[in-house]
Amino acid sequence: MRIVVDANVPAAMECFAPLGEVIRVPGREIDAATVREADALVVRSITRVDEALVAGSRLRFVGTCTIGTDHVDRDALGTRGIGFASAPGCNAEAVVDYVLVSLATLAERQGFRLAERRIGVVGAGNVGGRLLARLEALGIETLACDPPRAEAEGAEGFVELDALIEACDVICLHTPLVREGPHATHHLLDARRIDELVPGTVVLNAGRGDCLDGQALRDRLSGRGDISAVLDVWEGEPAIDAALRDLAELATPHIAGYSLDGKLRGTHAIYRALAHRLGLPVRLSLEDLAPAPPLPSLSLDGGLTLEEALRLCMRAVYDVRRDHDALWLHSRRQGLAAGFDACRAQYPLRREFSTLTVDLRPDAESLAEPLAAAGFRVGSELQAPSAGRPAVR
Ligand SMILES: NC(=O)C1=CN([C@@H]2O[C@H](COP(=O)(O)OP(=O)(O)OC[C@H]3O[C@@H](n4cnc5c(N)ncnc54)[C@H](O)[C@@H]3O)[C@@H](O)[C@H]2O)C=CC1
Ligand SMILES: O=C(O)C(=O)[C@H](O)COP(=O)(O)O
Repeated sequence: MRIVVDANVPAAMECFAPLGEVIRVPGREIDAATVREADALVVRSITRVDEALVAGSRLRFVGTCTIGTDHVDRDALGTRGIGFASAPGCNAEAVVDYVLVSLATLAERQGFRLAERRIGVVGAGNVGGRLLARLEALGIETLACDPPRAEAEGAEGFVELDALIEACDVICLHTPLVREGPHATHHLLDARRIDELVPGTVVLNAGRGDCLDGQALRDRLSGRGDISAVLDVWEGEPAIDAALRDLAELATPHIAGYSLDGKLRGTHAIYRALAHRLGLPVRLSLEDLAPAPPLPSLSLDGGLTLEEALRLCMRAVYDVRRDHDALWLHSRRQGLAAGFDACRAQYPLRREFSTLTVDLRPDAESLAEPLAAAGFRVGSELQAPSAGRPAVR
């Protein structure tokens, strides 16, 4: 059993070596010659898996350790009887962390309170649904647009896209890329909708670059300049539009889902699927793969405002400004496309908010609910005094 695995898949040897011979190849270099002698292929989103790739091979299984599947031609696999698996929801928590810290950063820079903004979420699936839950738990007003869900479950709780755009201060795109059909998402935010955005609107795209008309957004930002953009995904990755990157308040290289936790969930889901396909036992658990977090806990007293406490805890785990700066730095050193890919290939360790326990001193207990709502574990020093530091009563 020969298994070709994208070099950017963490824990690949631990998971796949017990199942066969593992050959690691950078995702953009996986081609027909690479997979010709392979029985299984494990990719991430940058490898286009289509008829041209699989035609001359003996592949029996393709797995993508990602949520998105728009890079895989499933019909081509089905026709050849090649099994397929993806990893739904694997890095959804990481994307939500990314959105929260990005919006908190923008609020600080632009001097507004997030709690006073209405946030519209387009695509209320694993990512959007979790985002809505965390925002609502934080007391932030939200609207959701998801026509496929509205059709299946009833319209209550959902609004049309144009109504959302008109009513919201922040618009977060979390749709898959779907090119055809009644709910196609290619250029869902098209030139007309971008032109109609209310001045002051923040547009955040962490779905797929093609869900938004990048040229129209660039024109609006460079022309009227009265809206803001937070962009993690781009048309034409990795050769992105440098002018749009420069106009975005936060520009990151498709890393919203890049927590170690999310990547490991993706690897583990495909390991399970392949083992199942081969009739082999699943001996490794997800817990076996994840190391202890480098910052397991921190302690807060009551001296901070809620916004300050949230920002501090978020940035202690993940500071999105690091990734914005890294894109600049790598692009300047290596050029646009190579720099974009280098940021992703050399991505530093990032954990999810849920790996941090925030211990609250008695005078900070009012922070417990909002910190838990944002996704942190909350401990109380009153309930569980730490050794050598007695709780104050
Ligand atoms: N930036 C990043 O690093 C990441 C990006 N993604 C992208 O985010 C997408 C969404 O992820 P999940 O929420 O996990 O997927 P999901 O499949 O759980 O949810 C997608 C939701 O979008 C809805 N939807 C489909 N067409 C729509 C339309 N025309 N208008 C509004 N809603 C529509 C679906 O009904 C569904 O509820 C992925 O397909 C992927 O492309 C996912 C993970 C990381
Ligand atoms: O899961 C998805 O869908 C994503 O967008 C991935 O997080 C993107 O990561 P790569 O597959 O491009 O490494």
